[in-house]
Formats: sequence, C-alpha cells, structure tokens
Amino acid sequence: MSASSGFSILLKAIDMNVGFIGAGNLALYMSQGLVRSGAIRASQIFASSPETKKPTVKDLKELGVRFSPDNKATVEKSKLLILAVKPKIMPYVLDELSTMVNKDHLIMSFAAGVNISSIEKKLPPDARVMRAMTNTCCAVKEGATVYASGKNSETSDGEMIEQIFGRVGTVEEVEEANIDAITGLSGSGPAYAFEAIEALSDGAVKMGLPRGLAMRLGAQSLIGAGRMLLETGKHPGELKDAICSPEGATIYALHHLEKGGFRSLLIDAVEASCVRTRELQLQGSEDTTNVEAIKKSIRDGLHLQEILENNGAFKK
Ligand SMILES: NC(=O)C1=CN([C@@H]2O[C@H](COP(=O)(O)OP(=O)(O)OC[C@H]3O[C@@H](n4cnc5c(N)ncnc54)[C@H](OP(=O)(O)O)[C@@H]3O)[C@@H](O)[C@H]2O)C=CC1
Ligand SMILES: O=C(O)[C@@H]1CCC=N1
Repeated sequence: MSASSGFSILLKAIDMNVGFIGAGNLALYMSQGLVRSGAIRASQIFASSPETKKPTVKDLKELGVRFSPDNKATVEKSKLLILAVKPKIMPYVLDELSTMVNKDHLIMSFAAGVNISSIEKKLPPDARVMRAMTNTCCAVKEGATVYASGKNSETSDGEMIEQIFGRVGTVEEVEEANIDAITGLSGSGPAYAFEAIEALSDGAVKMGLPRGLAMRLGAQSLIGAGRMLLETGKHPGELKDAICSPEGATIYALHHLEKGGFRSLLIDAVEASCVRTRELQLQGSEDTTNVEAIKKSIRDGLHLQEILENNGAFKK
C-alpha cells in the first residue's frame, strides 16, 4: 500500500489517538510524518519518556504532541500504543505496561529484534500485539513499514495499521521471521543512503562543485533511481546498463566500485545489521545464560527465537 490513500482512510485515521512509549527519534520522525501528511492531528498524539529535556521531546512538543514523563498518561489516552524504546528497555517497559493495558489497546512494537512471543508473554493473555519495522523516512511520507500480527490481533487491526502507515509511505504485512532481515535492509537503509549521498557529494566537491549543489544532485540521483526501479519494474542491472555508454564515464566509475568491493560491502552491511538485530533480542530478554554461545549460534545463521526458547531463556 502506498502513501496515496483515499479520503475514507483519512477519516478513519483521525478517529483515534496514538501513543508513543519512548519519545526518541522514531517517535519524533513518525509523528512528523503523521501530522504533516494530515493523517492525524498532533493533539491526538501522546508520547512519554523519563527525561523531559531531551531534544526529541522538545521537538515533539513543538509539533504539538502531548508529552508526559509518565507512561500511564500515554496508555490511558491512546488506542494504538507504539513501543519505541530500545530493545534492552523492553522487558521493564512491558512489566510496567502489563498492569495498564487491556484488549482495547493495539500494541505495536518497533523494537529491533524483539519478537512477538516475548512481548505477549509479558502482557495480559488477551493483549493485541503487533511487531513492526519502519524507517525515519516516514517523516517525509517515504517510509517503508512492515508488520507481523500476534496471536490476538484481528484482521481489522491490520487494516487500521495499513490505513495509518500508508499515509507516511509503503506498508505491508510480512512473516515475522523476515523482520530481522528487513531491519538490515530498510530499517537501517536510509543510513546507508545518507552516507552514500555524503560521500558522493564529497567526490563532487573534490572535483569543484559547491557543496549545496553536490548534495542536491546526489540526493536526487538516489531518489530518481529508486523511483525508476519501482515504477518500471525493470531489473537494476538493466537500468544500470542504460547509463553505461560504451567507453564512457560511468563504466570507468563502476570499475572502481567493483575493485573496492562496493556490492560486497552492501551485502555485508545488510547482513551485519540483521545479525546485530538478532543479538539485540538478547538485550530484550531478562534471563539469558551463555550469551556468547548464543551469539555464536546467531552468527552461524540460527534463529534466535528458536535458540532462546530451546534454552528456556524467556520467562513466561
Ligand atoms: N531510529 C530508527 O530509525 C528506528 C528505530 N526503531 C526502533 O525504535 C526503538 C527506538 O529507537 P530510537 O527512537 O532510535 O531510540 P531513541 O534512543 O532515540 O529513543 C528511545 C526513547 O525511549 C525512551 N525511554 C527510555 N526508557 C523508557 C521508559 N522506561 N519508558 C518510556 N520511554 C523510555 C528514551 O527516553 P530517555 O532519552 O529519557 O531515556 C527515548 O526517548 C528501538 O527499539 C529501535 O530498534 C525501529 C525502526 C527505525
Ligand atoms: O539501529 C537500530 O537498531 C534501529 C533499527 C533500525 C534502524 N534503527
């Protein structure tokens, strides 16, 4: 589903309050997208975190989001509860929330690596839980959100999530097992792109361009390439070939990228983020014995969920 949703979707989205447990970067960028897209009014967004003087809290307040240092205030006011705390904080936050949430809340966790069953085990048995991944590009309606449903979530919950997150980018349901790899791809992805744009403009500055012009053209090249791939449906190799004139400039540049291991580096980057995501689940678990052995199993390609459950690492 894309950001070009219809009027009925707008009506549904503005009907509901959204609460962020954790008022950090994710909460800020997502709130900016939701408000600026017109999906929801800022006054319908609640957010909480312990520190009241952090820059993200200041920015959220400036946007019009209703902030409280007390998670209870956010829980009481919100129907959709977005968990936007670090994975290692999750066990403590879930313990706190377990006394406050009920089946009227839809609880959507964005915590990297923290799986649905470990969340459900900490909450009341009828809690409606979803696990999701997205990226900060929600702020400009170009986010890439995926979600997986927990044991109690209903079809209408998925529809509601698609309506809301479709306003700030693409959204689709996936198998939970894919979310760690998706974190490595599109969760972390904008960071790879920002580094690429910065480095590309460094190259252009080296060759004489002013920084602003270099940055704008570098960014537009990435936007254009992404849009062209999605809109044409063509293989990236075919689109790349069309730019490489025989004996021309681009193929000389690509030869340098190949020699530097460009593609291999990107593959390694996605793998590293995915593996790290699986390790983060260790931090989201209270009781992990033999952490080093578990980390080795993760790097050997085993899925953490299975390893931990076999070891009884998650407390019921
Ligand atoms: N940033 C991103 O691009 C993405 C992040 N995510 C996930 O979102 C989550 C948040 O990431 P991000 O926003 O980058 O991290 P931040 O560190 O920016 O934000 C985390 C927030 O959680 C708050 N917090 C800490 N303890 C509690 C608590 N007990 N109750 C309520 N809030 C608390 C922090 O407050 P304080 O500063 O006061 O400690 C902070 O505001 C992570 O799990 C991450 O994996 C997912 C997709 C993309
Ligand atoms: O770096 C992280 O752990 C989070 C998850 C994806 C993007 N940021």
